[in-house]
Amino acid sequence: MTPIISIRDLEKTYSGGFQALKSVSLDINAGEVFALLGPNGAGKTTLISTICGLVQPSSGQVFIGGHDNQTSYRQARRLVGLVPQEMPTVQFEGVRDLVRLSRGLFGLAPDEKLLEEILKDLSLWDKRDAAMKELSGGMKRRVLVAKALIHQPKILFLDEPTAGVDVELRRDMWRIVSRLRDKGVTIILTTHYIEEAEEMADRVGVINNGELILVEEKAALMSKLGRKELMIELSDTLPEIPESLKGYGLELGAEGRSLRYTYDAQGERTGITGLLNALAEAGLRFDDIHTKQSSLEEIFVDLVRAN
Ligand SMILES: Nc1ncnc2c1ncn2[C@@H]1O[C@H](COP(=O)(O)OP(=O)(O)OP(=O)(O)O)[C@@H](O)[C@H]1O
Repeated sequence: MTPIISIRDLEKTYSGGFQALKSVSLDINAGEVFALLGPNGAGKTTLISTICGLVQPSSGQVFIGGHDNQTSYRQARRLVGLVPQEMPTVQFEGVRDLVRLSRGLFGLAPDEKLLEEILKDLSLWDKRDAAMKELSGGMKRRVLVAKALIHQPKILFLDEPTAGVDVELRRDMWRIVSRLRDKGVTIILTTHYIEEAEEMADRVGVINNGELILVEEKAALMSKLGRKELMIELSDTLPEIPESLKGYGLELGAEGRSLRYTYDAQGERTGITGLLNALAEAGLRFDDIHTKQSSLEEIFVDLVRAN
């Protein structure tokens, strides 16, 4: 399948000399939901702003639907809707007028039926004549989504769509994204929230210090998430792992007082029963056992720390 977005060796050094993107290459497939995860300042906004053509790269290329976003900016931009992080600063304009205007910016004829459909879809219809200053933060965010969708883009970028919103709006946003995905819109979102990536994404990319350090199917990440640890606190010091237990991949803890067994929590067999029998046969006694699940959060933190 030809990717709908193709990013090649993208680099960005800001005028002050700070390098915010380091040789980022990535393909996005049509119809997928791609979540870009990364800590503050990792380069998420820079990356999506560069893809959308709002920030000029220092080097590298971006193709959107086959159009180079620098040499064929208008054709490339036409395919893209962007929901920015910042809230709109306009105060007095009405919701419907603002959204209508966004379509006009692409040189497209007004489409009142579509406008109504989008406002209804986003639960903004009742507020269609309200001025922006009358809206709650959550409602303003919906207006941003409406503005990004009114020229019927094939690709939607959402920059931190749920930062600072309440749980209810977060769930609503997730529903909105899922409906758009059903309509075949490709979605790229940036987020701090691992939970959000878990909920929505088909694939996850992790960016840190301007480098894309991992791109993986969510399912594969989830199976990593499924790794669990069983900690066995031994009653007596164990100088080394006995021969009969070598097949279990155990790690001996500090001072030989604990054993760590890692297993796949989503696998059919955990091997725990066999291990406990083998421990008994080897004459090992233990004071306590407990399990610990490595979360995607931990995987993410480890990844970021290691890079
Ligand atoms: N216009 C600019 N001039 C100079 N440096 C910039 C500019 N914009 C961003 N940066 C720097 O580039 C780095 C990446 O910023 P960016 O906004 O892309 O990160 P982010 O991952 O989106 O972070 P956040 O989650 O906090 O929004 C940061 O260190 C930031 O200070």
